[in-house]
Amino acid sequence: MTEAKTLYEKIWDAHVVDQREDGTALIYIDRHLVHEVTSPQAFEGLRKAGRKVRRPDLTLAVPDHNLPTTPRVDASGNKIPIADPQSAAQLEALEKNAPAFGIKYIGASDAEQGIVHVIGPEQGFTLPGTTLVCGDSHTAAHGALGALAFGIGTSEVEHVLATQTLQLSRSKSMEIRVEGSLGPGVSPKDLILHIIGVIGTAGGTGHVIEYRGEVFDQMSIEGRLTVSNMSIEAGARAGLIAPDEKTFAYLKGRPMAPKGGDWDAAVAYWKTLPTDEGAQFDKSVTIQASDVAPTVTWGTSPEDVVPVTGQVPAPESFTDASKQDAARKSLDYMGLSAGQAMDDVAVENIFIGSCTNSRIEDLRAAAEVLDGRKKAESVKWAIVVPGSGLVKAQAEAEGLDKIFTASGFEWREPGCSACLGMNPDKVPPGERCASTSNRNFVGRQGPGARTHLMSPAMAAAAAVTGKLTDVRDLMGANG
Ligand SMILES: CC(C)[C@H](C(=O)O)[C@@H](O)C(=O)O
Ligand code: SF4
Repeated sequence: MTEAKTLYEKIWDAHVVDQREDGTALIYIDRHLVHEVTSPQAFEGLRKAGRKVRRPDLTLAVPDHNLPTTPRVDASGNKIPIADPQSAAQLEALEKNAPAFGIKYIGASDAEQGIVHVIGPEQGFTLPGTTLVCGDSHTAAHGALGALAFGIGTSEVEHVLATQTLQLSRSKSMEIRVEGSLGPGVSPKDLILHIIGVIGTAGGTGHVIEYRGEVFDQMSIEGRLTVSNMSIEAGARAGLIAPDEKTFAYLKGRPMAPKGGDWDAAVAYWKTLPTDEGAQFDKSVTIQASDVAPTVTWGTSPEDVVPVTGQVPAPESFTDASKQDAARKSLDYMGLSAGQAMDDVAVENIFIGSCTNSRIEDLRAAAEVLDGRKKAESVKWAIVVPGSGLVKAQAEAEGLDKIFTASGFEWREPGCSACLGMNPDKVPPGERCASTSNRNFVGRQGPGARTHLMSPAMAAAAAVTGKLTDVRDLMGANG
């Protein structure tokens, strides 16, 4: 009898090139995604050492973080330069490095351009059972397809470019089992915010999380991507969801997915990956889906969550002193007071986008709420930023862009946008933003900006009323 293994153990074991005495292992990397922010020094390092990229065919580069989300070409088709010199330099470096090292490059104004974590799955570059890395913490997203995917630093980017391997220590495994089904108006984003609220931002430290249970079987691949994306916000090294028929159907026919006989062989292998019955996890947490409400953040850490029907917590309500102190600082930064009803909090900015929530289903969910409605007068800035050019085209084919613009939103070009203040899309100091992104850190959306994380439907509801709102109320009004 063979030993029962978890999905994580199966992928790990299949990629060990060399097991070292000190417990670390040299791991083969199947896929490497590259963006403009964390790659320039890595390519410089290769140049200085006179090295080539070991497997350019397993590497895919795309710019996303620094690009403005306003049009990138003028009426005559000429590229519009980026005003910020550092951003312009990083983009230029990637534009030069990709062809110089023979790497496939999706350019800033190409139809397929988008956020690196949106285009990986979309192109079929991300596959079950593979090891996938990127110089970016939200690489965890790709685990939704059953890939062991994690973020790496720039020196590791250089190492992978040069050798297609990484020296790693094995992580512990953690099971997050969700029982039951999510209620109406409760989305995968609410679920992951709730999970992080339960386990905390250190809950997954040192672990690879596998999300298990009926909720995930029922969940679309796009929903799974939202959940796995935020594994890093729970402190985990990576997130995983076992590949199933939905995964195969999602990947079939995608440009970089295997074809013909290779496809059949791949599916046969992918079917062997799910965690075996009896396999042991180092840690296990069970969550009841019926406990999950539409959820928002009140503070400056993704674990600072509360149902939208709830109140801003009192710092004294936390047992540990450091958490009490953090809560006081958060409330001060956020301009909130203990006991305030969350659905009384007014927002002036709405951001629908980021690698967490910018796929077609996210845009459909937001558009459903906005259809026939207008944003509140008090909402000054509302933008929708599709995760990729293909998502944008699909949304336009469905007429979603018209719904967004009719309700007072701006319809933008794909990129990271207001998820982080690295490009012109920023929330003004002291103002609030209902945001579908993944981090509510101090200054994340611009200096002094106050972020409330939530789902796309909830961000749309906030746009309509001008304050944090339980989307279920608007759904009820819809009949
Ligand atoms: C800029 C990049 C390195 C960073 C990350 O690693 O996550 C960014 O994507 C983020 O979300 O903060
Ligand atoms: S959308 Fe946000 S979280 Fe995702 S890669 Fe870009 S900056 Fe990072």
